[in-house]
Amino acid sequence: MSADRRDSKPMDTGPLDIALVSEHASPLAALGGVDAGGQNVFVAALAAQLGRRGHRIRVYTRLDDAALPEQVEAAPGVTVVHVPAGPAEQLPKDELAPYMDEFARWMSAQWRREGVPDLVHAHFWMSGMAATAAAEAARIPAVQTFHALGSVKRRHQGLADTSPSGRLGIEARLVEQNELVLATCRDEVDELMGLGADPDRVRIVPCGVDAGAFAPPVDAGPGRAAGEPVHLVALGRMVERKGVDVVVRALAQVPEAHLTVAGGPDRAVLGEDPEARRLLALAEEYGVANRLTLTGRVGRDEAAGLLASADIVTCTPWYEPFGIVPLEAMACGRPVVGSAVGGLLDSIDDGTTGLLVPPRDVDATATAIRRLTEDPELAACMGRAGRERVQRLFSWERVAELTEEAYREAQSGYAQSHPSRPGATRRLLAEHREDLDQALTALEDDADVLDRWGRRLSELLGGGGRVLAAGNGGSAAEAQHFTAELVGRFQGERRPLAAVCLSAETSSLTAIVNDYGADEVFARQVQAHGRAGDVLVLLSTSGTSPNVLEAARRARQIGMRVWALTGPGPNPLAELADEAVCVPGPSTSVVQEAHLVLLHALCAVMDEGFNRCQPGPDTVPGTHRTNRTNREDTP
Ligand SMILES: O=C(CO)[C@@H](O)[C@H](O)[C@H](O)[C@H](O)COP(=O)(O)O
Ligand SMILES: [Zn+2]
Repeated sequence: MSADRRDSKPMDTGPLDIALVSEHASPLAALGGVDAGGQNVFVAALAAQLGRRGHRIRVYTRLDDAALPEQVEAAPGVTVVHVPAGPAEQLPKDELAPYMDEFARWMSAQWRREGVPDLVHAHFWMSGMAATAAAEAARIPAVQTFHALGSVKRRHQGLADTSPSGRLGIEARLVEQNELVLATCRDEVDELMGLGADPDRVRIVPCGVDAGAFAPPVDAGPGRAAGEPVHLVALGRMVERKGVDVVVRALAQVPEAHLTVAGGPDRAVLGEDPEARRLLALAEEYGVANRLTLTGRVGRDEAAGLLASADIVTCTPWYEPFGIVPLEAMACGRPVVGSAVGGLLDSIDDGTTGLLVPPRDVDATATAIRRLTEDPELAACMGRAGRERVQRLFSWERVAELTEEAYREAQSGYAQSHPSRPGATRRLLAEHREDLDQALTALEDDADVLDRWGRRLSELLGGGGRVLAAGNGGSAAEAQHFTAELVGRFQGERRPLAAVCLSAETSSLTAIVNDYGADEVFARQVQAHGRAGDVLVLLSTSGTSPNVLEAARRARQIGMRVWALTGPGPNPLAELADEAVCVPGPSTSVVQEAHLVLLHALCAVMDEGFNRCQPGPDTVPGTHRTNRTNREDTP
């Protein structure tokens, strides 16, 4: 969306153009049902809901497979954009931070081509690095959801934390740079305060759950028969911090309970998993091994079925940024015994939808489980209250609604704190500097080609040969600029050289267009002026203009050498030419400007070679005026 449209649009109504950035977690993984983490699911569900609300959503995620198309329509109003930043292969997310500058640059260029969004919303700290950089250049507000904070991870995992060392500092900076930070729960708000967040710029938007996929069993039956074991279910990744060992130990105090632990590696390799082995050994030690089942990885449907079949769902992590399992359990109408940490403090209504216990407290956990097993009525009542709570507070519809409110607030907050938006020129200059810099940097590999061209030109022109140049529009002007440097002079004094710009020959051009057609304008002149061994320099940003292509063919027929300067390759002109330099610029103007830089470089190399071969003052009589004075140079 253009800056002008943004200015004229009321802040509080109308569809928004939103960029969601999720560098490692593609929503396509969640939609495709492939094994996906919480962030994939969150971004997919949020994008889909925002799209349904009429907004235009582009989700930017790293290209981690070269076979993926640049853009995929993922849902109505939702496009997933694959950003080439770093190798096009799956990498551990702890290795992605160095590619975030590249990510930001690519995204900025894409915005310029396809519309600058109204706002960018980053998910996870590394996405925030790219989003804030691109937002600053585009002068749009940025919003951040961390999903997990490095400070919390460091506190609980200590040396086992593999996050890059700069993470904590970057998160603190993001807290300051973003217009709003969206925390998923109150506990995260406290944590953000510790990072220096301004409470006025933090909003709570929780995670959601699909209460259609996670639902109570249709045939709930009469309930547990007397003497039947109480079925406890724990679901989650197989890591120590999930605290499943607490429930295993508690089993010893609840003899009628059986615990099923789902999640972790595939069942076939579960026996090699250190955490699985630890839990089994512990169960032996506590004499509860016959009441413990580990299933290994389960799909989403299987997980939903398992939760729905539980009498009680336990979720007892040491810490948990948000925790989706309690929501899924409540959606299935199950009471939850959970640790009083992180997001569980918000999702579980203690005493109403489940029971909160201190983390890593075996006795308290056993007592809570027993309270529910001994009072099935209470457990059922909590299950019903849990489903009602989830539908009221944690649906994806509500998450999208809260997010949209936050976007509107971020927009007006940003407008207030940036009252005097600098004019379009300043923004364009900043963007342009980046684009041109990138295009020229990419051309470093072509430096040898230019050197070779320069040396050949000095030989050719020194030996009485001739250069012809042509192009259309802006490229015509550059061709003319180039021949002027040769016929006149570039930097130092030397004799005039034979160079003709075919696009500057007005009478010939008009006559040829009139009599032979547009495609002939350069070709016929090539035939007239070109000799075998001469050079034809053709400029075209698209590399497809028919008159330029025809000139290249004609020149080759008469034994001329054809050099092309084009925009991004491959293109037909680059194919036809003897040699070509293709500028990978994002726009015509950047390509044209880079061409001029290249032509000046060519003149510089040419002059250098020319002066070496033909030292001393020129023998052709003539005078020239310096730029500043009328002093006459004697030849
Ligand atoms: O300068 C510009 C745009 O920046 C235009 O005049 C542009 O050169 C014209 O559209 C040309 O006709 C484009 O032709 P080409 O570069 O694709 O061969
Ligand atoms: Zn131009």
